[in-house]
Amino acid sequence: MVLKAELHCHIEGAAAPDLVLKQAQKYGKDVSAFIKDGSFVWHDFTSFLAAYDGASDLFRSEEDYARLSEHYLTSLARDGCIYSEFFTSPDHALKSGISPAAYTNALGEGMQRAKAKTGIESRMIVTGVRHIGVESIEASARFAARCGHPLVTGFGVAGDERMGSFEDYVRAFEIAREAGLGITIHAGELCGWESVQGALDHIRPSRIGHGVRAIENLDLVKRIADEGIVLECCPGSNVALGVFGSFEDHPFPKLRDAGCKVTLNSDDPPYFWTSLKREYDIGRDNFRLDDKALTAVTRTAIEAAFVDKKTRAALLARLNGGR
Ligand SMILES: Nc1ncnc2[nH]cnc12
Ligand SMILES: [Zn+2]
Repeated sequence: MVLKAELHCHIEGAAAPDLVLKQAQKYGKDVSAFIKDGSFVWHDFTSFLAAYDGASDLFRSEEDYARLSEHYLTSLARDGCIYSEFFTSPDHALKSGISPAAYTNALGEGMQRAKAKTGIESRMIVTGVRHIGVESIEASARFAARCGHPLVTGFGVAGDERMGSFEDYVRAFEIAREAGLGITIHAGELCGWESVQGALDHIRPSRIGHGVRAIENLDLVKRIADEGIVLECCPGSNVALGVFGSFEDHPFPKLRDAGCKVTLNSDDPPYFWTSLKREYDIGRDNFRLDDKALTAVTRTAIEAAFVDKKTRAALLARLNGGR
């Protein structure tokens, strides 16, 4: 089995419908607006976010969150994943009535349980959410910078890219950078190549969440390759959301051929009827990557991971040893 690593998954978006249904029963809530016949239902990015927020509201206690990260990471490990970074959201925690610190500690507890069972290594990237606003993004950055949790190693911004502008987020990212956190930001998913350029110019991340619409400007593609920016590509998400009409239209192979550092990720797996395993299958079946090329994708992810030197060396040794 090809060993895998993931850099881009939103932990609330990793909750499978059957787990969300159990949570709904636990809290006596009706989820028929966004789960039908055991599957999430939505029809565009806005309704996807509404379903995502509705499901997120059903994770309320520390044990709910510990179970969520434990389940997700255990399922990843079963599919040959040795490293996972997932996005956390203090705003979603607050909305569910739990403090960001208790939420982060609980997710960390689930990460430790999963590691004890399977050996999977993992880290958290705290995110702010664009459609909630710049103040909350700065509050998330301040939380990330001072929380002191050893498994929080990055900061990012997600949410509706059509709202807000990169200039507004500079201060939040400076807070995170000064605290020594890795930096990634969503861009070039719903919005075009200009958004990727704006992210690079204003935020100076080492990685871009998605970034795939950079393909609309070949000078920008060259810049991404020259500067070694890593793209957290999520083809299943992009095709489900209609960013590209089909995998044949997806720019992953072109970006890779142009020398960009590309990785494969699941984003919000059950919402897009995907998994990290399926993303690697798409790599094999649609992008014609053989085992060696898929292993190189994993190596790119580990090289770009927000981990200390020792952990990176151990992960690379594991990858090179094929175990
Ligand atoms: N695909 C996505 N894009 C932006 N923000 C998100 N939050 C959860 N999933 C997201
Ligand atoms: Zn995302």
